[in-house]
Amino acid sequence: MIRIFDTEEEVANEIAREMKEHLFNEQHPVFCLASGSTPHKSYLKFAGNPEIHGKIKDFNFVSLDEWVGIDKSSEGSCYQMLNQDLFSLISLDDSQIEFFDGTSPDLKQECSRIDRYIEQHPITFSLMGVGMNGHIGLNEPGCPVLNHSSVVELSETTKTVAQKYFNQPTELEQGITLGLGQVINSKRVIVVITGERKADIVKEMFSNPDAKLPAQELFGFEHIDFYLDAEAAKYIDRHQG
Ligand SMILES: O=C1O[C@H](COP(=O)(O)O)[C@@H](O)[C@H](O)[C@H]1O
Repeated sequence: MIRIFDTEEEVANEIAREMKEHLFNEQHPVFCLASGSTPHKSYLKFAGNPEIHGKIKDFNFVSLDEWVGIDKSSEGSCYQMLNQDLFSLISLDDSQIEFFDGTSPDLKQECSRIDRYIEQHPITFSLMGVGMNGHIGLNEPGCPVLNHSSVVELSETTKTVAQKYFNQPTELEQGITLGLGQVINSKRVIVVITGERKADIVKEMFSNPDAKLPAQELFGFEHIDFYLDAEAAKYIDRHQG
């Protein structure tokens, strides 16, 4: 289902509400949450709700993606973005966080480690952003739907757009990411897209079924919803989906 909200604020309110509801209602909640600019407000709203704090001991987190070669302490690492927007605000203990190490000398082993964690702790709530080229996590256009993590070559678009996360020009070549199949297998998935800068890719996603965009692989599932604000949805028919 596609839900179009008037403002980004409304999208964030709804996501924060659903995250809270999930934390309270799910027996073993395992969250897989995207980093990046889009979910920033949702995390602040979730973390700012005093009601959740007694339940944070039940919150488990598994990583969606990370830049290969970038240390978790670096400003633009996926870990650091989430740490600033969420982990530190809810005082999540390290033992509750299973995150890709993009600096590992053995990235294959790193993929297996996260895959094993997910086999033992299935993801119950995924929140995905969509890249300017329609990527999900770091699964780039044309990628296969994998049920395991992998190391991928980044597209030129991703390398360029990602510079916004770093405070100095940063060479990025590869990413380590969950497979689309692992995201699809989550119990509940919300894909969030906001802002006018995403309007063109949103149009492509919903009007060109042959575009081979990773985000399109998430179409047609009962448990996967797309939440858009009016700016991102400006070229699509409000009544579709
Ligand atoms: O590179 C990435 O981009 C997407 C979208 O980022 P945003 O800054 O436009 O929200 C993000 O969801 C993904 O996790 C990340 O790897």
